[in-house]
Amino acid sequence: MALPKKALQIRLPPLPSIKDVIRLYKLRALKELSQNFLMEPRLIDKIVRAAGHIQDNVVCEVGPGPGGITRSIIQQAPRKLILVEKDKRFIPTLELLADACKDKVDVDIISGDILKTDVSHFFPADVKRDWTDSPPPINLIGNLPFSISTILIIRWLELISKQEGPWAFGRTRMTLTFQKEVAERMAAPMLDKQRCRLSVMCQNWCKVNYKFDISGKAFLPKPDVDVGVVTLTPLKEPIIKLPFKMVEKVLRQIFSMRQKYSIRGAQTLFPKDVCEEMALRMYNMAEIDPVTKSFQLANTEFSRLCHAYHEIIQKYPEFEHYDYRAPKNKSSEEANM
Ligand SMILES: C[S@@+](CC[C@H](N)C(=O)[O-])C[C@H]1O[C@@H](n2cnc3c(N)ncnc32)[C@H](O)[C@@H]1O
Repeated sequence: MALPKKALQIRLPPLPSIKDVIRLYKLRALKELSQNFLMEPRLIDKIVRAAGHIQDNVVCEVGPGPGGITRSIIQQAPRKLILVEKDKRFIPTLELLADACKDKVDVDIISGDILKTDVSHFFPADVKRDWTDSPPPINLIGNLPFSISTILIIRWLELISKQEGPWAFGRTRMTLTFQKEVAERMAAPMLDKQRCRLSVMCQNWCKVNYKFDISGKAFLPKPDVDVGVVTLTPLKEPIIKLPFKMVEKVLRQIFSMRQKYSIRGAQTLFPKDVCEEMALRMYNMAEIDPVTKSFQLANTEFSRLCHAYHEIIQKYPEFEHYDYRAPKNKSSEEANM
């Protein structure tokens, strides 16, 4: 029987503390880049531990900033570390770190925006796995800037749905921080008061694990809210096996009237003069009680509703691009014109 691999720890040479790095390099936190630095090594290590075994893996860290999490990742001896940081002021400190471990870890520093960077260009070809295999030895880790965290996860879910970017290499896992409320929404099960479109979207393509909270007090400067640490592992098969954009649209509309019955939201998928009839048809086809609120629906019930919508637009393709917010889209006749 193979013995479990002994955890290798890389010992970094003595380095100034993160507090001193911030002071020495005069790295005043910028609000526009949602810079809240995590100062406590114990919590930093806890985030990295939440990613599981990362020794010999390819790790990509989003927004390393002054490098607190980066140091903890390096100590776990990854094979390769890719750092994506938008704020150029941090690059010299990250270069110092890369230099301190250059014989042991291959570090790539990308001075750029994670929303515009395909980090998979930096992955070695041999870490690729089939989608149905265990996840590849790749981890995406980040104490994400609040300003982009929801946009980023939605964008990544779309890439997961298409098995593109980091997910062209298999079911790449993520360990990420979000505002506590956003993290709670991502993991919220049916009937939870936080249940929303983001919950169903995340759970449709990933297994979402809410790991733990971090008090806002642990950050410098202190944000107004606490933080939740979440891990996401792409599912072998999504629950709703339909294109991302269609699922996103149906869920957005169904959740658009939270206080009312969900069918009222579904009505906005169709032109005004047929909306009641079409939404009822959709609910009947899906065998869902129209007197149900959106947070009361299970992921499998959303799947049936999305498939019913898909079937309806196969029959009435003119409804596919209907957008109830567009002033011209008032009736099916206009939609037909
Ligand atoms: C919440 S701070 C975390 C800093 C550090 N990792 C820590 O935990 O102390 C977010 C970091 O993301 C960076 N950042 C903000 N927007 C970014 C973007 N679009 N792409 C890459 N990095 C970004 C910020 O400059 C900052 O360093």
